[in-house]
Amino acid sequence: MYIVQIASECAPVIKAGGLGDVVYGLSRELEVRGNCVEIILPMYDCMRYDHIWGLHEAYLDLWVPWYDGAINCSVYCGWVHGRLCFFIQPNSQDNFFNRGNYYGSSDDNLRFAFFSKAALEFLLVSNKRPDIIHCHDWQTGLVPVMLYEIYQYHGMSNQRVCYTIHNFKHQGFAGNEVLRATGLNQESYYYDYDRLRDNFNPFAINFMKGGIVYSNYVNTVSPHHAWEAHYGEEGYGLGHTLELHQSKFSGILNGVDYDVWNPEIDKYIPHHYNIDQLENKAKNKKALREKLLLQDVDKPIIAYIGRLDQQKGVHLVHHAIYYAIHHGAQFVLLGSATEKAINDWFCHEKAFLNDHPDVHLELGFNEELAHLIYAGSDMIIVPSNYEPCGLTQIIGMKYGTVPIVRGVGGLVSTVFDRDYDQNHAPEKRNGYVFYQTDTPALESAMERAISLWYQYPKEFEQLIQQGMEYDFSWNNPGAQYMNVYEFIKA
Ligand SMILES: Nc1ncnc2c1ncn2[C@@H]1O[C@H](COP(=O)(O)OP(=O)(O)O[C@H]2O[C@H](CO)[C@@H](O)[C@H](O)[C@H]2O)[C@@H](O)[C@H]1O
Repeated sequence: MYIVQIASECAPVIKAGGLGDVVYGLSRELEVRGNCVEIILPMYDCMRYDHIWGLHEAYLDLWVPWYDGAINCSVYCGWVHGRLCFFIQPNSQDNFFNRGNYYGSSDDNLRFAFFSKAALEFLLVSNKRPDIIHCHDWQTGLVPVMLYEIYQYHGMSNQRVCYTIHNFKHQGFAGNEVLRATGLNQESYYYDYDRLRDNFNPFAINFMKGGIVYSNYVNTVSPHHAWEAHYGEEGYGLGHTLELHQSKFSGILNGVDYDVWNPEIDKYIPHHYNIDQLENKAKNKKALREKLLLQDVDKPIIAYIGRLDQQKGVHLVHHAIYYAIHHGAQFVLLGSATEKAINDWFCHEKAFLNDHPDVHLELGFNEELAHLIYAGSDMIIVPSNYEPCGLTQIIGMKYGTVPIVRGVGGLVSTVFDRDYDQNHAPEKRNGYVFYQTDTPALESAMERAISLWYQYPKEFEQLIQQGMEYDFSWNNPGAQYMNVYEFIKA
């Protein structure tokens, strides 16, 4: 099958979070299964050019209709660790992708509406006719809309769209200027409740809603989160739309690319190890302490890696730092915040704890350091308010780092409490789970994990191994996406 992914991220060249991991990992799996896969991305000024091989201009003079005129674009092409990627660079004064960061501009809706239009225009004029177009998140929600309403009449009537939602909170809202800019026009048609009109704001169109309405198949990234989004508040107002389109909606649990995230071959960690060789994990712990100037003592290291955002339960992350250092553990945090108040808060904490021998807070994005933290830590916390899938607990398990998570979304489907899980035999349990969003709930789980580490080291090692035994590779989800593609293919 010929599959084109259209997305705003692809790891490691463009990665703000888990979306990048999924676009890369899924694409590799699909190729391993014999499909032809291409990825279309924006050409950001701030992406990691050092991860692109053989970057060259692939299409000159792409003219993308925009308002009453057109914007000239260049399309570059190169390989990102074996994946063929096309990067769209608009040559206009809007500087859509030269902002020094991927997201966070006041015109993000126009930037990504343009990207979606440009990706389709590129497919059209370069005569690419994939069987499947796979889009991700709000940034590309307008792709199926424009494909159905415009491009199918220009010779793209056999293309089918799978739309994956990684985060319902960010939906992409705009006014009618986006309709004019993209050539959709016809305000009254698109402002219909059954099409793009936001379910709560009658004056806004909603990109993600468009993606749901117009795609041939829609999924989010775990079955449990699909249920939460459909029936609970985690759909952020799109529950009714999912209800109307339930026959084409499901949850497919993410995988993790074990060529990238694997302590046996990881090029960013000094000592390789596997389930039978855990003594080398201890050497990575030592290396992590040396790198982050933590004192070398007999204590467990608890880590947090992720965006610092309300979604991630930042108040509990903050509480975990102090709980850890007051209960005989060390704490390492690697995170970045886009929201100023949260950034200021953690900068303040960093300054306050700077000389503490048992804490290191690293604010910013650092892919290489993330690998060493997964390898060198004993436990990883994921106290999210909501979590569509969550990759850090899955990566943690592969590196023998025991997850302590809140029981929501994909965390429910991947982490099974050592002491209380009712559905898995003791030898299948792999971490600690708590449910409430208050601090005693978090503390109870951390307390159990830290006590086991101190009092029953053999049993803690057993728990590590039980987590490492799980297979969360792309193999199973890859098969599920193939089924979806076969199902919707023209
Ligand atoms: N400061 C930093 N430095 C280095 N690396 C960092 C980092 N912060 C995060 N990362 C890395 O980014 C990834 C984050 O994965 P998450 O599952 O937390 O994704 P996120 O919430 O962004 O995405 C959404 O999409 C993903 C994919 O579908 C879902 O799993 C998730 O639930 C949903 O919220 C991991 O690979 C992690 O190591």
